[in-house]
Amino acid sequence: MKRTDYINWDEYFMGIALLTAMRSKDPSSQVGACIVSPENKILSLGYNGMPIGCDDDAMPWEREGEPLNTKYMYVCHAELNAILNSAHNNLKGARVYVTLFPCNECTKAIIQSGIAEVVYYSDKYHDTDSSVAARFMFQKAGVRLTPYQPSGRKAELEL
Ligand SMILES: O=c1ccn([C@H]2C[C@H](O)[C@@H](COP(=O)(O)O)O2)c(=O)[nH]1
Ligand SMILES: [Zn+2]
Repeated sequence: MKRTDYINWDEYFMGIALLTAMRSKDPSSQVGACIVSPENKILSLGYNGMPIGCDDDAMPWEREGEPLNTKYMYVCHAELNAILNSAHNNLKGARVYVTLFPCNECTKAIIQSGIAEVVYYSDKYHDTDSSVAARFMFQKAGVRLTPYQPSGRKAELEL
């Protein structure tokens, strides 16, 4: 008889997004994104990091200070990286699993790429202007927003 306690698709793809986030060098928020086709095939992955060629050790990771000395000017967001990494895939009708609700800039890229659903984990910036604008755009564009329901199942990795 087959085993029945296997993880479902949402656990699987959010788990991969969480694992992908672990590649991030950002000291405060590590973000992962996993784009999946309607047939449940993984199309692309991304995490927040500095642009290619920009040495992580030479870039600022601060949140505060003179704007040019903060990470915000430079870091490429997880969702944008995932979309750019998927250059050869058609994202129309895809879902994106994100560990953090997308900012307004990633929202534009998600909408333009044809992604139809966002499954998100943390929504810690829910009340910021960026999140308000993001929800406004998603709603106008008809992109479905689905909060991830944690199953409570723990995954243990020995790496
Ligand atoms: O849509 C988003 C929003 C943010 N990120 C990244 C960008 C930064 O590296 C962190 C946020 O840092 P805080 O210190 O929490 O402000 O998250 C992203 O990848 N996607
Ligand atoms: Zn973003």
